[in-house]
Amino acid sequence: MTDDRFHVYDTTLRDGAQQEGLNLTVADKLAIARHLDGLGVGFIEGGWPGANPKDTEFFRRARTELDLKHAQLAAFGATRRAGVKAADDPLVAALRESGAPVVTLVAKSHDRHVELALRTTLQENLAMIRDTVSHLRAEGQRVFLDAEHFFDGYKSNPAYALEVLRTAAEAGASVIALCDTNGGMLPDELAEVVHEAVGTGARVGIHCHDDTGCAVANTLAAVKAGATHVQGCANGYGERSGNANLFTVVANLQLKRGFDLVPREALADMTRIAHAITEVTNVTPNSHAPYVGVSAFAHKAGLHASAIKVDPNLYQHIDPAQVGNDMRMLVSDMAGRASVELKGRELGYELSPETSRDLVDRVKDLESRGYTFEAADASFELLLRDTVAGERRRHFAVESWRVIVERTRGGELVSEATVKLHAKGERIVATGEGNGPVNALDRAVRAGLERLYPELAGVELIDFKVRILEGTHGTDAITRVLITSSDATAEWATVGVDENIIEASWQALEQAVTYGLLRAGHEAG
Ligand SMILES: CC(=O)SCCNC(=O)CCNC(=O)[C@H](O)C(C)(C)COP(=O)(O)OP(=O)(O)OC[C@H]1O[C@@H](n2cnc3c(N)ncnc32)[C@H](O)[C@@H]1OP(=O)(O)O
Ligand SMILES: CC(=O)C(=O)O
Repeated sequence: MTDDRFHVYDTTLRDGAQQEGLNLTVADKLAIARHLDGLGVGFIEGGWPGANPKDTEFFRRARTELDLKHAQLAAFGATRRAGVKAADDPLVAALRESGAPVVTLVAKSHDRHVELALRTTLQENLAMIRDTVSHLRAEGQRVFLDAEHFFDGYKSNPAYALEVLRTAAEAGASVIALCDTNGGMLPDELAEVVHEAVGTGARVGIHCHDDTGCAVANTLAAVKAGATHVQGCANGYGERSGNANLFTVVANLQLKRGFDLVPREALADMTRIAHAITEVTNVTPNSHAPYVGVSAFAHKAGLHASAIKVDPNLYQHIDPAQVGNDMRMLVSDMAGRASVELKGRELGYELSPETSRDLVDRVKDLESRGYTFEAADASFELLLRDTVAGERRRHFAVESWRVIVERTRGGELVSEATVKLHAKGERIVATGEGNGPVNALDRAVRAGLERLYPELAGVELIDFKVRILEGTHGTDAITRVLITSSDATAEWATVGVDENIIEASWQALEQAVTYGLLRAGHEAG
């Protein structure tokens, strides 16, 4: 159990699930809850039982299927409807019956919302809060209150917004989370309001949306102003522009402000957890996410690399290992000698200054012709090996290749490729059929080489990207092809560039196979 003096409260399964395009099954929710518990958050808001069958089911299954080590489950729901008793409101009953030790009630704190959206009086809204909190407290549940639109409400009628807060606290709510529901606040003005709220003596929490791009900054400002409960979502999921990214909030508070929120080993697993959650949500991870993005510690500029060579801290705000991430060097036309030296070291090669200079020149020349090495790690490694060896080394030589694309009478498009290769002293002629020219070429190469290199059976082409690049100096447009391949344990990317899309694809394919053979332990001749 985490320290009750400061709460890390996750709302991915409720507010995060309000993100456009996110649709979680009960099994997904259970899986995400386990990941969040692994991170060591204090509370996991599981959804709104009674509002939809899935959320009700989540709480039912959680009782037997979740064995949470750190977190407590919170059930989210609204205060009773106007004019009914809390005990008689079916949605309040669902909260009671959820079995969750904590209930988080959303309540109106903006006078206009009470009058226009709830269509009731300010006094009745206070009664709805008082009754629902005290009813659930009497039933043995701990109650937090999400004061919806608190900041906008405070601007409209500060006395009423603060009255909501006091009413909830007096009725037994142990935390009043001030919500920037429309996400329009900026840190300085938000901090002033939080300060006023803290002055009432109630325990204050913060719940921010990212509509101004300030959700994390606002959360930190609120903590500085006295909030002791932070809400947010994994990977910043949430309605519209999302909620405060809980991973960023936790890392900032723990690593920059000295809070002891989650176990150090769990923080060092945060990058993995963030990505594991994207696997469940099926949302492409944001590679530029602070702390946990794949690019969060990736360095492209040559000048950065030259300083990093002396001391990585010169261009990094923390050691990436603290959040389970890694430093990476990107090699591109912005690289200098230090970039390729460090990249070489990352790949297991110690490069001499001359080789580094030579490699930088080759990279810059090739990138000026449309190649991109930061997106094609395997092509860079092959280039590096060739530069070190002083010659182009491959496992097979290409005599020729040919592809025919045929539209059959039935309207089906079939591609057929023939490759003529030389490998291990043999001349090989092989054919392959596929649903497209690259697929056919891939099959033909494998058909030709698999007898000599059986490991190729385990190499797969998993992604193929084409980009047409503008021609320069009056030349025609050129095509860049990026191929991603994989074997049982890794993925790698290769690049080809030519005016002809099939030639560009062939270059990327040939390198993909070569790299796969190197990974399988075959040295190139
Ligand atoms: C800021 C936030 O993100 S809060 C979380 C919002 N999340 C959701 O809305 C997702 C889940 N919601 C739902 O499934 C549905 O909206 C339900 C089940 C809660 C309610 O559905 P319905 O009964 O069909 O009502 P509907 O959604 O049209 O309107 C909401 C009702 O709740 C009332 N209401 C809104 N906020 C509150 C509140 N804090 N306390 C009490 N009642 C409230 C509204 O006045 C409205 O009442 P009405 O039926 O008398 O008009
Ligand atoms: C409660 C909530 O999610 C909000 O006010 O944003």
